[in-house]
Amino acid sequence: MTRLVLTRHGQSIWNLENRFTGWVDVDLTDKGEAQARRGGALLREAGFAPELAFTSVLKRAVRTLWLTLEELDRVWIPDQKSWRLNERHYGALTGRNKQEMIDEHGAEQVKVWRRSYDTPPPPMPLDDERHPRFDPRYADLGASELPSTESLALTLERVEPYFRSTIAPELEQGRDLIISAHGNSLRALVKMLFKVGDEEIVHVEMPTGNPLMIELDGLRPVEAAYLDEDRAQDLPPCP
Ligand SMILES: O=C(O)[C@@H](CO)OP(=O)(O)O
Repeated sequence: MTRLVLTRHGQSIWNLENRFTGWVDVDLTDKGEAQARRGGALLREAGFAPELAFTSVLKRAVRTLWLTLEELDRVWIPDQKSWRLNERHYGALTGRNKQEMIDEHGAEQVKVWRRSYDTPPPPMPLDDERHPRFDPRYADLGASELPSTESLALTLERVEPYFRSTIAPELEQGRDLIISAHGNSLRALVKMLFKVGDEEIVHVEMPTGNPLMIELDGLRPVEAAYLDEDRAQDLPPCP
């Protein structure tokens, strides 16, 4: 049985401020760092010894990975960063306060933007200085790959090829590994691995800094649990 751990980054400054974050590179809060360390300690207690690690190019996920691996005394394992594991791009909602958006547009509309499978938020204008086309870390991406907004469906479209080409072959060879990423890039992976329907994925939430340990038979989940039981969320059934 191979073990795959999915960890959403610890609490970020904009999680605390209740702002849509997406591709903005905000850091962890002190609480977020503590959550990441605790996640690492729980993984150590569970005897988890990953051979490889994967993360996004956003510091809240990268630093969560570092803090986790420090607790595991495995900072030496190979790691790989990819923009394909980034949070979904939140378009024109980026930086806006979630409660203020509810007050302006209504709870139903905001829920559709946040959790519907295939309705993206309105796009970020191309001349917005926060647009990824101005960010050197995305300089190698083609114009068609640079998002101005993303639904969960579009997020899955760029997460899945990376998972299949780069991560899945390692799992299929029996290597335990950890992916430190984001609420919605991990929801996309959960949707794919657990074969969750487009309607059902609306109800899947990922808690910050709480490792989700998945036992795999090949690529099929046979058991899954959050290690911090007090902050666990409901999981879809194993397929
Ligand atoms: O703002 C974001 O980027 C994400 C994760 O914090 O928010 P949500 O949970 O609303 O999709």
